[in-house]
Amino acid sequence: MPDQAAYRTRWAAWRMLWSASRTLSLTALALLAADAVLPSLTLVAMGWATGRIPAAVTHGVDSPAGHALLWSLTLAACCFALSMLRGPAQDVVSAAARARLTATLQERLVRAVSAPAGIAHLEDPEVLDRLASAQGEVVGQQPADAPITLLQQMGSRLGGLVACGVLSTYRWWLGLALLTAWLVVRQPLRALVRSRVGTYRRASRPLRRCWYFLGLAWRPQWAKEVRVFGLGEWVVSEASRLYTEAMRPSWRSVARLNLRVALCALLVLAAYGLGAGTLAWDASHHDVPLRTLATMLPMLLATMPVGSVTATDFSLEGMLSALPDLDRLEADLGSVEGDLTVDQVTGDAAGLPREAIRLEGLAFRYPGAEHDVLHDLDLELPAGRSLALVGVNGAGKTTLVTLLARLREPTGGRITVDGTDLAALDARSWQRQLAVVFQDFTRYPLTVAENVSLSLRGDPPDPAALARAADRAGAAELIAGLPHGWDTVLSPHYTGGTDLSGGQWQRLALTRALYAVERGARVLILDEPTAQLDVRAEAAFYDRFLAITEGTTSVIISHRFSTVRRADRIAVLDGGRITETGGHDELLAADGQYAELFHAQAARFTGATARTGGRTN
Ligand SMILES: Nc1ncnc2c1ncn2[C@@H]1O[C@H](COP(=O)(O)OP(=O)(O)OP(=O)(O)O)[C@@H](O)[C@H]1O
Repeated sequence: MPDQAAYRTRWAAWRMLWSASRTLSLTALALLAADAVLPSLTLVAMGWATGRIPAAVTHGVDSPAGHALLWSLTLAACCFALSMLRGPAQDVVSAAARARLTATLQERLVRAVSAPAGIAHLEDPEVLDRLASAQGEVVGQQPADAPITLLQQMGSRLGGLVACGVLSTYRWWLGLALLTAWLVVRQPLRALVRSRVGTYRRASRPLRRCWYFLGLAWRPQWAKEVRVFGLGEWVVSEASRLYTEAMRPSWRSVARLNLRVALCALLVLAAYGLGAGTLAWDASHHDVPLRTLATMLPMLLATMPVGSVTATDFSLEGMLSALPDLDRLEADLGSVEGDLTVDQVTGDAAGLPREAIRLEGLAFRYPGAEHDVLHDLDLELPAGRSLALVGVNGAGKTTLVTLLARLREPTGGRITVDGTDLAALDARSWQRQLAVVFQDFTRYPLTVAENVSLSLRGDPPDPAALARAADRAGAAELIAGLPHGWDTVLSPHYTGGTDLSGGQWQRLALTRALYAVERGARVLILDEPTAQLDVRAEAAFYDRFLAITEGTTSVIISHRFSTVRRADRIAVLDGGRITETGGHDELLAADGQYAELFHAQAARFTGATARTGGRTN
């Protein structure tokens, strides 16, 4: 069975190359044929040439013997030259195949992981293991190289087989004996190769953690703390501990297998001893032509690729091991057909909501968690109005955003949009109606204009809409002050690039969301939009709140009461459900949790003002 699976994977690798390029496939087959024939042909020509030397020396180069020697040498030289050319040709074919197949495989991978509209699968360790393997990270081999390496390996196996055939023209049983010896030891040798790759595959989780630890040392976002807290030694020892833990089973099984492989080596050695001994015996007891000796002796060595195991076998097995994982990802997750971007105006959620989004008895529990984060949660978000959501850390506010954005599915209750169950709408079409600033929004290493307009990739950026969005988000001045304005690259990792401060990035993330609103998004969700803003910028946000949320159904999450108090309605999330709703004054008058949190924050600022003698920044 494992062999059948292995053959299927090999066949799939070949089909992958064939569908990527017929020309490349045929060229690779021609190289395979050259690998199969050239080594033996070269040896035969060399043998002939060697055999003709004595006669040519005796009768001169102009004699028929001399001419025969020259012809043999010419043939040998041609074969040799072709063998020399084969290397560069192989390099060209390998590079071209790698370029094409890497693109194909990466696209398949992106289409598979993008198939679910949510993100839950990206937090599933099983999926992450497969993802690492499908990218070739687990064994450190590029799956895109699999087809060409496979053909190369087949070529060299065939070359060994042809050499066995040539040996059999001398003694019919000699080539057969060597081939049989290799067939006998094939099983344990293949087991050795598979065991090694299988161990890597099984160890993918500790290996992933090991790479994470190593990354701590050089990824800028983590390296800061590693240096400041002096974690270098700890990073190295954790990485090395995890690697040893991951690989120890492989070392044990390889040690066991090596014993069997050593026994196999004895059998192979005996077969080659028999071959060499036969030639030596014949040479000393019979009249064996020099030509035959000169051909058959090196031919013995040329038979070895028919069954020997080299580093290429380990590499190939590693490359091939990625392909079933990619197939499995596609089978489990699906694959996005056609354009990955859903049109904002043609999906079934286009233009929604017109009346209201309602959360009815909503519940959610993270996979493997013991308690619900949200349960029995009821809330109405009227279309075109703003709602602020407040609650202590861990209350479930961000989780609620992911449910609204269909990045996760509720485990109980439902969300309706204008009365339609959100689950019945096309998730991607719904997502295109949203403009979200996540707490951990993305900082793209692109220009300012691309950072803002990429939310609607595919459409050419609209300069007027960009300017309006920047204005509403309070980022116009910031952008104008950058070295190349909208064309400034926001990454110090690229020549001429620069970086922004946390608060400046936050204004840009808000501009991105407002640009999406300019281009038709109907729901604006801001998760902690002012967390990194200074007092003045936060006050400006407060002043612009109505302009920012105008005409959209908005949800604003914030711990800063100056940010939330302007919302049409405020909801308090506590213990997994909404416990209070109302306007700012109404909730203060109700003297519940909102009032308590508000007064606690106000007291802090009042105290600070008192301590600084009334000075404010
Ligand atoms: N991916 C996850 N897997 C498992 N549990 C999670 C995950 N994300 C969050 N949680 C848990 O869910 C709970 C709610 O988290 P959430 O981030 O929604 O809170 P929050 O109200 O947004 O908090 P904060 O104000 O600190 O941002 C927390 O107890 C957290 O530990």
